[in-house]
Amino acid sequence: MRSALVIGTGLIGTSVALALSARGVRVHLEDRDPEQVRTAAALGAGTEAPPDGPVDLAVVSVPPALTAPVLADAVRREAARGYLDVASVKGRPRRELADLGCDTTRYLGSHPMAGRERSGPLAATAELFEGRPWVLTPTAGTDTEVLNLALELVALCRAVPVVMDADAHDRAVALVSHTPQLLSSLVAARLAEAGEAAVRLCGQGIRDVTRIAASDPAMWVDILSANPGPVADVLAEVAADLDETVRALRALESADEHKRAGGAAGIEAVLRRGNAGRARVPGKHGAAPAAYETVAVLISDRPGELARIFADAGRAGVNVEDVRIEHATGQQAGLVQLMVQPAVAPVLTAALRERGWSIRQ
Ligand SMILES: NC(=O)c1ccc[n+]([C@@H]2O[C@H](COP(=O)([O-])OP(=O)(O)OC[C@H]3O[C@@H](n4cnc5c(N)ncnc54)[C@H](O)[C@@H]3O)[C@@H](O)[C@H]2O)c1
Ligand SMILES: O=C(O)C(=O)C[C@]1(C(=O)O)C=C[C@@H](O)C=C1
Repeated sequence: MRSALVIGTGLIGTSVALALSARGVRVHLEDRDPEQVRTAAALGAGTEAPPDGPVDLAVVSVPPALTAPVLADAVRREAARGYLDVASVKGRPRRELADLGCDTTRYLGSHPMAGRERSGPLAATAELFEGRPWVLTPTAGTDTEVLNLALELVALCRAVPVVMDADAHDRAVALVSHTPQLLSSLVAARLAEAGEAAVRLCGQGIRDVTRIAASDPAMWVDILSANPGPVADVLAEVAADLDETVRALRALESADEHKRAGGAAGIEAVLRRGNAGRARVPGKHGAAPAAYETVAVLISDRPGELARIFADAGRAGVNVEDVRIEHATGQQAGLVQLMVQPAVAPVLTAALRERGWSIRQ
């Protein structure tokens, strides 16, 4: 792929543009908001200049409800050899495109399973898609050249292609993305009116569960409006589990020992099913869940501390597979959890200790 046109230079569009530009593709940027294009261009995502003629691939990265009309417009003005969208739902945009009378042979619906709770080009990174699944939903009518261009795009973004039927995709993301978004919002909503005494105790658990509750409501109303049935089905099952959990907790309050034992068994069953579900969440690169060992290091809140710790890990020849940071409330310090292969954890611990780092067990 030599050239691309990214239409919609927000979080996802600019991240795609940054990844393509970094790998030598000439990227043209377009957005209905000129400020977004200017920002994306200033970040090095591509050029504000329109292309001279059709580019190889147009990537439409606008909110789901606008995806079909924006795609149809791009096809009408013959902006590219192939057209791809990245909307979080796949059934409705395809049907809307067909309703608009658009030739869908040169269109491929796609969805990178990577994102953030922040919108706009300033939240974008070239690495956003690395090792993440990127769903492609070709049909029997999809032009092979367009499928190949899409596979090349996924490879350039260093993501992992996953081919799926559009409606099967929408049922899957109802479970793994759309319901989690609502549940995160529901838990965070309990905090909106909570007393300060409780809120100040927020630790890592609630931070993990509520990160995506900071997402843009307008975008999510749009996503959920295009996938209401499958999400309602999953949420109804969660609601039944919640009812049972409340009953089990009430039983734990009972004076009757037998009822208390039943309540404890009910709660344990929920927690064990949670363990089993969590164990199925794939690790990096879509591979089987990785059992990393964590080396926890105390750092002070000073510029350059993280860079120094990564440099020391690199010097010890250790590959850091994943990283998490826990901030200590009211202190200028934090705990960095470096996830590494179990075999190298002792090597890293010894090397960091030698360089003066404080390791927490
Ligand atoms: N945010 C995520 O985590 C995530 C992950 C995967 C896929 N997606 C999908 O990616 C798409 C973009 O999401 P985002 O998070 O980048 O949103 P965003 O709000 O950061 O960016 C959307 C951009 O589209 C522009 N836009 C709106 N209407 C337009 C139009 N008619 N023509 C041209 N530009 C227009 C906006 O000005 C904005 O810059 C959505 O379809 C979303 O479902 C989002
Ligand atoms: O990690 C996040 O912040 C996301 O919201 C990413 C996430 C997801 O649910 O995994 C959200 C919606 C997108 O359609 C794809 C990815």
